[in-house]
Amino acid sequence: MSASKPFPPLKNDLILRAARGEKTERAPVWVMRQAGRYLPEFRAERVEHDFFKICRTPELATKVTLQPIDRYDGLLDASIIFSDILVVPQALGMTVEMVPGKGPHFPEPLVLPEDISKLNQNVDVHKELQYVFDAITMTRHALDGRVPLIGFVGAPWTLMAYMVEGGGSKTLSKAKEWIFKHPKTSHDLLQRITDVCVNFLVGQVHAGAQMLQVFESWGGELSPHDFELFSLPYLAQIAKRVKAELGSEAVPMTVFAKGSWYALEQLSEIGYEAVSLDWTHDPKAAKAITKGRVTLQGNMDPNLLYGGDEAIVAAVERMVRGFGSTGRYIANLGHGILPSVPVEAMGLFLKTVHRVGLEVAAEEEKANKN
Ligand SMILES: Cc1c2[nH]c(c1CCC(=O)O)Cc1[nH]c(c(CCC(=O)O)c1C)Cc1[nH]c(c(CCC(=O)O)c1C)Cc1[nH]c(c(CCC(=O)O)c1C)C2
Repeated sequence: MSASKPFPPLKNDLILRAARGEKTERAPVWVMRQAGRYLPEFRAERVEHDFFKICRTPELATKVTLQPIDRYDGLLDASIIFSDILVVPQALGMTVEMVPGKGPHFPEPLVLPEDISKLNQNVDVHKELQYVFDAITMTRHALDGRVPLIGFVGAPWTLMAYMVEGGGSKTLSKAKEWIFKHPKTSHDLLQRITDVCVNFLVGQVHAGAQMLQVFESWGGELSPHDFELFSLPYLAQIAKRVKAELGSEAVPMTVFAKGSWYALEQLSEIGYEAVSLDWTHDPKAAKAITKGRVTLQGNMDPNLLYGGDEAIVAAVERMVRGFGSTGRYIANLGHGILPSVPVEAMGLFLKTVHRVGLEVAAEEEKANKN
């Protein structure tokens, strides 16, 4: 697979325009984890294939990435490549298994500071992660320009947390012991992860990704002080270096630091075009803090998709009216869609974003004329 064959022309660039701060006819919408376990067609693939086999087989990753685009035909304004944030620890030499019903498991997590010497040095992303690049190139062709394709990475602190905890954790006590007891080694580790993330993101754009998102899913576990030390500098470095390396090929970048509401102003000043918000933010307050510097993305509580039709419609109304529909806004959930959400609830969410988005756009245009 090569990226040299020209990609089909893009028919819907709403999300790219929203991210660049251009006016849009309505707010674009996509959903974090839109390909995945809530879709019966995804569960059918998982009966046949191991999770990382899907990630590593471009044909399967392409098929699964397209599942929500086909099911919700015309309702999604972006696709996100099917992969996982934990492919970066794998590239660093760690074994990661996906245990059905439990989530990721590292049989040999980093325990002692000296364990970081076991990690691969100078990771060649084209050797370790070429399968992601191939999946991106294949998916971009298969999308046939219907919507842009988003590439992503996990942020360094979140990846470090998994590598030290050995999987998900309620307290992150092991990862926190590292940053508090071994700050220097922790910074060394965060820097090594950052270097891989930068090369990986640049490679994803060369392979065909049209937008990038950095997931700091465990950001909110850190105090504002520790976020400033152990997360923010690496998030800033990623944006700066990826843009510098891509030059004129640079694409819009989004940062999502879940739970780090206290850092919103800082997150809007470190070089990302968009900041993704969880549901603990009030839309108007978030707009006031960021003053139009960035595009805001989000932020309905994913659990509202269990709340029934009326609750979903009311929440979308509040969200889109709060953020506005035609400038610097991308509709999404405040975190990934949950595995047991009914497919109809997702459909209603998307349709309602479109309907309310168009209504609000018409109202905004009328108000601007007056
Ligand atoms: C962007 C993405 C991710 N995972 C997957 C995707 C691609 C699919 C898509 O979004 O459409 C597939 C993706 N990744 C996974 C699944 C389910 C695996 C299965 O089928 O068994 C899917 C569809 C597995 C996975 N992978 C991970 C978890 C969470 C475990 C925990 O709570 O600690 C889990 C359960 C780690 C992970 N993975 C990801 C994050 C960041 C986003 C977030 O905060 O939700 C994180 C933290 C990112």
